[in-house]
Amino acid sequence: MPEILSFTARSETTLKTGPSPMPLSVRHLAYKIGDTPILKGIDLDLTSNALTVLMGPNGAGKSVFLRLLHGLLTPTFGEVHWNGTNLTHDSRKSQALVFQKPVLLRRSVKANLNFALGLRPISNRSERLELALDQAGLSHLASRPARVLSGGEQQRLALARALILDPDVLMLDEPTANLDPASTLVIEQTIARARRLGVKIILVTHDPHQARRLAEEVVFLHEGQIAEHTAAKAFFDSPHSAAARAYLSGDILI
Ligand SMILES: Nc1ncnc2c1ncn2[C@@H]1O[C@H](COP(=O)(O)OP(=O)(O)OP(=O)(O)O)[C@@H](O)[C@H]1O
Repeated sequence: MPEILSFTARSETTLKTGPSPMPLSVRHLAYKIGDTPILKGIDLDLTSNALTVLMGPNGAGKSVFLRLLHGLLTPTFGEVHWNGTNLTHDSRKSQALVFQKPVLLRRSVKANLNFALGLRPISNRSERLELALDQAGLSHLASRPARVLSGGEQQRLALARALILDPDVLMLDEPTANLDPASTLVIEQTIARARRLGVKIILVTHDPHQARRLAEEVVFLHEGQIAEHTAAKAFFDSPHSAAARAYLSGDILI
């Protein structure tokens, strides 16, 4: 991490300053499954200093896109560059991806966090662990098996685990889709805190209220292509693409 040493050590006043680097550059990105084109030549530049919300109708290709950005899928064509270079094993370590359905180890809450901490040689493990439990509101459940947690608790754990190693980039795929308002609030507060501390966030959501609360810019994906990439306020006040207007007004797009 350049300016920010650790998530636990970060303070709310320790913000990234100075010029805004270009963390993500996507060129001509295409992805096919069999003969079916899913993504059809995407060009996109994202800077590090805005929380990006990725929206679009069901089947638009948002999840596939996130997986390509994180290197879980290999493009059929085109390139993904983070900070000017191809995604490598090392650069993936500075990213975290949180799924709609939390993927957790069949171990205790604490062990899930400890597992992540064990992936890197770091000194202040117990401090980080305690702070992560506290920030996720899970201290009282530290010894409980992760599999018996409620959906909201599981997602809070998944997010805490994603953040415990101070990623530069956090991508989230509909992280609050099945959560009640209280858990959604905790997740949103955690995302907003990470954003304030300088983590680049790319969030997929269908919830326009959530998008309005969190987004600084919106990328709107439609039929495997970017139909719009604009500041959040402009997107919600006056989307320029017919597809985004239809999506926001609740018309079904196929
Ligand atoms: N493994 C797969 N095999 C076949 N088709 C797939 C596979 N994964 C994704 N697809 C197809 O790719 C398209 C894009 O899927 P993706 O999950 O990225 O959409 P999405 O925009 O995230 O949708 P949603 O909002 O419903 O989550 C869909 O038509 C989906 O059926």
